[in-house]
Amino acid sequence: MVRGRISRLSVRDVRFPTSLGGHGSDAMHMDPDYSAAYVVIETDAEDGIKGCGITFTLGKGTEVDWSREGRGAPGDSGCPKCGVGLVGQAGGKACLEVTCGHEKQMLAQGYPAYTTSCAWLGYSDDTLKQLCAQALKDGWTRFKVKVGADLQGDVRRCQIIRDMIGPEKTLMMDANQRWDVPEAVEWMSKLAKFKPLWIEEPTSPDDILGHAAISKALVPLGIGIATGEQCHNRVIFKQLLQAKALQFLQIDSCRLGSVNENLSVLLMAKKFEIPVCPHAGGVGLCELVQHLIIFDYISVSASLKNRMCEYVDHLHEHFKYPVMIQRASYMPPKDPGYSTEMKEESVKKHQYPDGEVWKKLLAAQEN
Ligand SMILES: C[C@H](O)[C@@H](O)CC(=O)C(=O)O
Ligand SMILES: [Mg+2]
Repeated sequence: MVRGRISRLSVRDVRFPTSLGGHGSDAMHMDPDYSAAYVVIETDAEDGIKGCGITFTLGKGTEVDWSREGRGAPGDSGCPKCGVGLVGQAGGKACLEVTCGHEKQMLAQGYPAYTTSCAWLGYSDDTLKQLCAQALKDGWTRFKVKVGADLQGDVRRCQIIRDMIGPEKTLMMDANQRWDVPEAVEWMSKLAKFKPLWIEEPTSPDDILGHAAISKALVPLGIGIATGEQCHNRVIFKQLLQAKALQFLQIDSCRLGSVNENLSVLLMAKKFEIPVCPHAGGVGLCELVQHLIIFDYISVSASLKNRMCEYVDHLHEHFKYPVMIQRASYMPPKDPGYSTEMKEESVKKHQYPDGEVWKKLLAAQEN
């Protein structure tokens, strides 16, 4: 049934100066400006149906420095491996409508989340403490800390956070690909005393056998391997699963080629009985991935064991249908579509280089 034709397509380079506050910083990206190529496809259909797509990039906007392709150098916030996944948002039914037991449970309690927002690598110890205290007050029970740049610093920060959250709450660590295989094993053996549930991206995301070797060495220490935020297709995930290279699988809604590719990974994870704990944050990733993980629970895994979805407390105000977090859980979205649409005012302000925000920042840099 044809309802209309494509009448207009726009692609905009939208950037947020997150580097100014050290938000999003890790062992490989010291100063990321969270950014996105934002695409809107409009139609002439009577109901005004349109599609919105986001490609989140990790680094300085949509600039890709191909000369640093590969693992990139630490501190380089260019994005060597941007995911190019477009996701549409059109009118239609909200994700959850009919009611079954698991849906009722989601609607009442939401999907469990963990926070990465307290412990970006560029935060001072004081900021870490202050944000961690607030997160505990807000009811968070699962925390992720960035590691991998400097062992002494990691020990200090992990000690602070473990002391604050106590022995029972869950701690995860994320090295953002910083190490080679022996380094990952050695480094994590030193951090094992802080009882992390997982070490995320201990090495290059393409090194499947490397992940398997790290997993073999660390699982006996009680540390699982989590990876996937940089995996761009189901074949890589298939091999990671076959090689027993991960204990926690992290889909990324924009890295994989949209919904279908994500769904095939959810199904494989179910077959291999590996929990899916999605990567989120960035620009709109929480908004998108909540749909996938709630679907996973209701229709695929039917389990919450060892499962949780990442939450990062930034940039939601720029979305027309922002995520709703209650009691450290994602509450199911009730609006139609994939929650991709950004507020026009935000896009205008943050468009690079001529949006209001960037005009000011670039002028200040020149002076
Ligand atoms: C550069 C990004 O902020 C990265 O650190 C995010 C990430 O690895 C995560 O949230 O996990
Ligand atoms: Mg990560």
